[in-house]
Amino acid sequence: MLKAPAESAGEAYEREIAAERLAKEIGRLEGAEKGLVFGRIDWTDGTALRIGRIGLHTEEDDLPLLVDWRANAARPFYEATPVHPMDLRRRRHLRLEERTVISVSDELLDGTTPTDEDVVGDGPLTEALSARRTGRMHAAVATLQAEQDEIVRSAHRGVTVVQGGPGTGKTVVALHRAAYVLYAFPRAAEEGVLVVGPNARFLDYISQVLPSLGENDVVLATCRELAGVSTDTVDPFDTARLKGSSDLADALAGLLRVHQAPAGDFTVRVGQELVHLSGEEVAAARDAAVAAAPGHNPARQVFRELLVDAVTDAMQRDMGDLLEQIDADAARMTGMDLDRFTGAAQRRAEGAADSGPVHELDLDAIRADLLDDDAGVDRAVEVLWPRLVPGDLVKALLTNAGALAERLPRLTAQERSLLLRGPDDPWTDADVPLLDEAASLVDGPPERTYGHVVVDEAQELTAMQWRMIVRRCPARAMTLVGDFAQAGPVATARDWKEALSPHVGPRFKLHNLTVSYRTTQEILESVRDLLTRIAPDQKPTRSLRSGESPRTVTTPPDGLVTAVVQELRAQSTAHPGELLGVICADTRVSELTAQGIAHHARIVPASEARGLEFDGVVVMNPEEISTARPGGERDLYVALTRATKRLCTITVQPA
Ligand SMILES: Nc1ncnc2c1ncn2[C@@H]1O[C@H](COP(=O)(O)OP(=O)(O)OP(=O)(O)O)[C@@H](O)[C@H]1O
Repeated sequence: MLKAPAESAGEAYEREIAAERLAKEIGRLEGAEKGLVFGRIDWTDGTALRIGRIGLHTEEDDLPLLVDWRANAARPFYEATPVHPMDLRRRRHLRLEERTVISVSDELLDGTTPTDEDVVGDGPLTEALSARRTGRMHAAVATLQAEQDEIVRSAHRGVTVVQGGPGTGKTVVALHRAAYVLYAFPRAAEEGVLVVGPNARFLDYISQVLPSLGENDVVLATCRELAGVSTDTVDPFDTARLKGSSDLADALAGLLRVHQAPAGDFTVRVGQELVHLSGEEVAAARDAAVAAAPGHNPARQVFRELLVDAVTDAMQRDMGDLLEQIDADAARMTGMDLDRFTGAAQRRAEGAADSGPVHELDLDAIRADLLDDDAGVDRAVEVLWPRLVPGDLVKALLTNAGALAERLPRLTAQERSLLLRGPDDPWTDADVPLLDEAASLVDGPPERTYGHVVVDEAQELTAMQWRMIVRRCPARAMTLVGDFAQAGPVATARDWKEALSPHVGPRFKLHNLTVSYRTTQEILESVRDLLTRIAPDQKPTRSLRSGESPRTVTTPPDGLVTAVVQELRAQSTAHPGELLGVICADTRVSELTAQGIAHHARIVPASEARGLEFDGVVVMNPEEISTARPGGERDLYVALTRATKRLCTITVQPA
């Protein structure tokens, strides 16, 4: 297409657009090729439908060859049960490698006995769950379970919240929901779908799921990436938590108002004249400018115009006063009422070059001049409404003990001292939402917004991070998944209500997932006491799988690293090809890396283990993980629930 000659610039442009569209379509088809057809449903009347990652039609007569899993026609594949067969006789799962069918498994739903054509065997879910982990999440589109499918396909367009214990498929639901939104809600699809995750490691883990569902246009980002701020520095937890509070948003907004014509009267020099504006006049201009344009800098021009209006009004008023004064003085000196002799119209004509009323006409010209370019007005705007830089606003708050005390009166002096930073200190992770907040105050709402936003591990977000995410979703159409029992030390909310009520009040739909598809029953039982301690109200999850009991190895303190290395070696020999992870306190990462075990196992700091999974997991020194940072028991809970098959904990013998 690009080789074809273009007659004109317009034609060349159209050609580019068409080529881009085709390239996108190729990408979609290639992405969906893996496991293209995974299901088939046969109705009792003998007709059948094939279900795949995308829909395909015959070229000539546009007959459906393959139905997109998100289409309404595909619903029975996910919803039919032997109790409610929805007129289906059979549900078939197919597994493909490239274009070769490697396994077929049927479920008969209408109670008939299998024929030679039916292949009734191990369930495809069991097969999917016992497959080896690869370090990347796969789509679960072929085996989406009814409780998951109901959320994925929900017609609800507002805020959908999904909670559930570890491994209940929250991430699966979130990503398939993103794909469903793109398919079923064209408006949201047009405005774009954003998936927010806690860190780069997690985004990498889930990065293949949507492309494999034929969706390449979803934006995956961390908060840091959304704000476009790069930083490697993190604050201590106490500081980060404080910076996560929405009080900081109020503080920044309060600080901004100092730069927006703060209360009081003001004198503007116009040429040789001093024009005095009252406090009310300045405030009226300020309020109107704030209302007219979101963002301090965009409102600056509006304020300038309103200020010029106020100045010309004041000049008119002053001139009127002056003329009256002259009349009064003249009357006093001559003992005559001048108005009676000359009339107002005549008096105006005396001072005017044109025939119009003198002060009004001149004032129009003056107004135009002032608006155009005037040093006095410029100076006034510079004082009353200076142009700002978002980072400077944050610095003005955090580098100034006085500003902190004034703007954050609810904090203790000690808390405020945790927030205080030097002017040249690098920005930290917890500063990112503050910078984003400041950017929205100073420059207005973000340019890039989305029609639907999906947030995974949403329990991790601070109030300030919620603000930056909600800001990017004007329609408030969101899918939020998380588990507060897994919340890290910086998270500021304890439940969904607390997290969401500032943004949507009570208007969110809460769903619970109850079945764990990752963690075995044995592992879940081993963490039950821990769960009761960290989240007493949470109902325990039920698991579909059972397996080996978790093991504990105890070592003397100086044998810890050796024990970890030995365990990893033993596991990788006993279970070649399985994905192993070792989860340790963050401070242990470099020590473990130095052991050269990276080819046996992925080394994961406990703070970054959320959402990940492995076939086998070795948890190094649980006591250390649970005391490394505040809420460390929740980190430990996360670490202990990452394995699909086996879990070994290496603990240190008490002295
Ligand atoms: N319907 C399903 N079919 C096949 N596999 C599934 C299904 N649902 C979940 N899984 C698998 O179970 C594992 C856990 O799912 P997922 O990561 O979505 O759980 P989660 O609730 O997000 O867990 P966590 O709270 O630990 O982040 C994954 O390997 C996922 O592929």
